[in-house]
Amino acid sequence: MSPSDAVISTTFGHLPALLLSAADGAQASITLYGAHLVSWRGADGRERLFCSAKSSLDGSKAIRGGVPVIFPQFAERGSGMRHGFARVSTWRVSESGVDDGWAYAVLALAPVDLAPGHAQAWPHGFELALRVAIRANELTMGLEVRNTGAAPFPFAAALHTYFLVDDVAGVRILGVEREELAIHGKIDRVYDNAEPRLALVDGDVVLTLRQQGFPDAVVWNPGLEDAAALADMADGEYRRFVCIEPALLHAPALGPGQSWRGEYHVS
Ligand SMILES: O=P(O)(O)OC[C@H]1O[C@@H](O)[C@H](O)[C@@H](O)[C@@H]1O
Repeated sequence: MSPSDAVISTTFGHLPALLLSAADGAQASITLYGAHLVSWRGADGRERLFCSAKSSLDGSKAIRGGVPVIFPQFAERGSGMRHGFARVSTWRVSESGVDDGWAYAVLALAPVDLAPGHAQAWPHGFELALRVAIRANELTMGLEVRNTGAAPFPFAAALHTYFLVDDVAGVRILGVEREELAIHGKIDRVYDNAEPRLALVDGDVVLTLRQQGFPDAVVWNPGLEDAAALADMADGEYRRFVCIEPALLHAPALGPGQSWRGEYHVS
């Protein structure tokens, strides 16, 4: 494969997207809407991410699945929009290519890219860069937040990863609690100062999750009842994923000229 085939422009649903292909067969799709990684297949051909069959894929609503980028607010912890505007804004591609066998792309977001209402509601000078890279059966995501304005701003960030599983009732998460965590029904837990290395065990598939710069972690699944209230989730789909999210929930304000960086590595 020539390096120019490693990253091509395509569509996912109705959304402009990038298709990353590493020479070893690993593939990933990222929509510009949200800089949203919606699909990741390792070189073994196995899809690792859940994406709801009922998700809007037209830019009218955040995508239900994949890896929503959460910024500048987590959930309803603040007066701004739930989970922030990054997942509902259209990012720019700033770089892409191949590096040491990794197919990668960097997407960027700044106030100029925001819908006027979002820019007015959060009037800060900032630049976000999300780097997604795949090779073999590994994924690396790096999120950088830079303050380009004249005043400090507070923020939260997370990579709200929906892992595709066989049945959520059968998975085990290692590292978040003293005992291994099994999921029985709805779960929505925040772990402040989480272990930087977790494992997701789904039958004989084990994923190792490593986070750096993100001190916290969140585990979420809506369970049967809450899933029924989600218009963008089909019947029974809640069984097919668990969200394990590296997060930064209590950051000190970022001063002018300062930047923060978090990394997530899944293998
Ligand atoms: O429906 P949304 O906005 O994508 O949020 C999904 C879930 O995201 C999780 O990160 C939160 O901890 C949950 O409280 C929330 O329900």
